[in-house]
Amino acid sequence: MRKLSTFELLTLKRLEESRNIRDEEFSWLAHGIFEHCKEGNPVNMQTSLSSTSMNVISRLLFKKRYFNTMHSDEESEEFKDLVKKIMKINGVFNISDYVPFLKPFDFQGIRLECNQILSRVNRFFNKIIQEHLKEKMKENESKDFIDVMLSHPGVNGVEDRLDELTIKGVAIDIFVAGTDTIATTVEWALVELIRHPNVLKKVQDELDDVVGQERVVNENDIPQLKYLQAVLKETFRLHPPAPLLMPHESRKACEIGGYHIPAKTPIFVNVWAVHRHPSAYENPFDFNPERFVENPIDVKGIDFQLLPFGSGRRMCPGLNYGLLMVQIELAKLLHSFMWTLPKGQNPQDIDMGEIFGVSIPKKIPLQVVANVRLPLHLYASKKLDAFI
Ligand code: HEM
Repeated sequence: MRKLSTFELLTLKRLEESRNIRDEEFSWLAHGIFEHCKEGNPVNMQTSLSSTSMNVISRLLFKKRYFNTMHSDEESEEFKDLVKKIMKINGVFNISDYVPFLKPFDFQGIRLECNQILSRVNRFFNKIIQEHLKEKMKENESKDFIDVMLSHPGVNGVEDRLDELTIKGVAIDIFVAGTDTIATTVEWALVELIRHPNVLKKVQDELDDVVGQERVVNENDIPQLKYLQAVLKETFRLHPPAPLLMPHESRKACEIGGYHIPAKTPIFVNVWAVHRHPSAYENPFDFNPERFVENPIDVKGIDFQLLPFGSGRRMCPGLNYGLLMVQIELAKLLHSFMWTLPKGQNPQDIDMGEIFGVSIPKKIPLQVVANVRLPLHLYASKKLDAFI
């Protein structure tokens, strides 16, 4: 499964091919916020960002978008609920993992809930796979990830094609791993920027220098947006979307810091704590992107003091997707809008509480008012004829 994600699906070629999806969805996000905030109403950024991430990933996977950026229908709510439930159950502390003789009893009802979720996931993906098998792809139409997996010859050729269980597993893995991570990071970045107006101004000044105000920002601008990149590194440091990474296991016995770790021990790497450790960072609790300016520390798994994507063999295979998505989405939001809190609220009063699980989203969703900072025609929505 891992090889399939890394070498067939989340490749640089497919990243480039899917640029129009990101372009359209992020334009829709800006358009939706523009429409919503016209009258001065605050927008719930958690809902908007999460819907947008889900649309991007579901279009990559099976060319469908379920979420209208500002509104949702019943089917999309069901799907979103499924993803949320999977995220939640992934993060639950399961006592039977540590006291194996309790396994048969399912005291916490985790197995029961997993089975219920699984049958809903099965129902959903059976339909998608059947639709893909029925519909012949049009010439010149780009392949989605389900197409790629269905046409994959398997390890030993035609007789060994990928089975449906593997396809469903990879699809749900990518969905879960690629949606909340993006939405959570961008929401936390916005929160920190609203709490630090001097940083917000600096990053918007950079956008105006690089992009100007006569066009919208695009992916080619990203390499020049050095301060924006520093802001995101600082956001990843304080709010890593996967604070304990995924569960790992020691392959053989080893010794770390004087502790003996037997083979096959479950390992959780607490990057949240590493990122806030005073031996790694000065004033580690302060949000200070300047620490990453002219600093070679990167998020690519080489610098152990900053590991939001993990490191080594099991590190995030969607790193290039993830990084580009948070960069362009945040750039678009900051370039397009001035951000203020609803009347009567003070940036320093924003609740910084987190929900702790596989990811750590903000406990109370960010509500903000967005005011335009570009010419009005730049907020027009890109056409999504295929989906309307
Ligand atoms: C801000 C964005 C993201 C962050 C911070 C992030 C972080 C991570 C982390 C920490 C892991 C576990 C690594 C480990 O345990 O060592 C992981 C796994 C994974 N990520 Fe990401 N990720 C992001 C976006 C994405 C995206 C956009 C995709 C796909 C489009 C993706 C696909 C995956 C997959 C499939 C795995 C599981 C790999 C496995 O089963 O071994 N991620 N990610």
